[in-house]
Amino acid sequence: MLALKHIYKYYNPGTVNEMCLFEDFNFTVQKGEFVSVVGSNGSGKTSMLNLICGSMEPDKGEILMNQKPITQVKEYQRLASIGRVYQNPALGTCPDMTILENLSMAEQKGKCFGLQRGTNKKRIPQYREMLAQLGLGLEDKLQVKVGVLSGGQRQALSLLMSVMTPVEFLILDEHTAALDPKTADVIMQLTDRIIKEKKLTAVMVTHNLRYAAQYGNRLVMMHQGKAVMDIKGEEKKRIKIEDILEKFNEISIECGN
Ligand SMILES: Nc1ncnc2c1ncn2[C@@H]1O[C@H](COP(=O)(O)OP(=O)(O)OP(=O)(O)O)[C@@H](O)[C@H]1O
Repeated sequence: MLALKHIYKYYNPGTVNEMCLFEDFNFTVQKGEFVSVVGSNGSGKTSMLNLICGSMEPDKGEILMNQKPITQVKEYQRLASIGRVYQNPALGTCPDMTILENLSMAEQKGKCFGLQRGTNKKRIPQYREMLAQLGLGLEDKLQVKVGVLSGGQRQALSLLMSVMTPVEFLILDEHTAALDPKTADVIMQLTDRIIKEKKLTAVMVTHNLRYAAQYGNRLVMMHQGKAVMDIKGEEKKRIKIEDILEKFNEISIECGN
């Protein structure tokens, strides 16, 4: 379970650009939920993910993980339980290192690095097997530098790396946005498979309404730092792209766009 309780967040406080994004914002994700988050530009989706992961502190309020307060827990400590994949396939992997080195590094997340060898050759057969499951031919490219991979290959690798350690939560920040439609579909199917197989609790920010309708068991729409729509269960199963669009239009009319 992840919870943001009575969150207040101001950007540029005390300046002419001061902006209150969250004012008494509450958001709880129950264990096993796969929440798709949609919303207008600047509605606070990424900021919400940053608060969960600890990349940003709230001005007021509390963040809980499995009922325990983590507001003061540093990002690197929280990431022991959280895997995160970003929009930019270049983030989340190291371009100058090979696939093998990247996988070895991901497996060491949260552990102390010493002067031991960077890669464990004994793990190569398992790495090959994991990569083969992606169906992108990466199992034969273990010695290839990640920087030369395509965006889709790199995003698939990022996804795999984000769940190599036993994480409980997966945070996806528009992770298919930079990919062509076919590759995005492949990554989305892979994401869904990983979430189900590993029984992860997931929050996925997306601008793709088809993915928001098709995947996950809960759908949240954000607008101006608030959740203006929150559906789950049977209602979520029945939701269509047109219904989400209709709500978007309602919001746009309300704020005069
Ligand atoms: N570091 C920052 N400093 C100042 N303002 C910020 C900062 N980060 C975000 N904001 C502002 O907060 C608001 C919410 O931004 P955020 O990136 O969370 O929105 P978003 O819903 O993810 O948007 P998008 O869909 O465009 O990615 C925006 O108005 C943005 O300009």
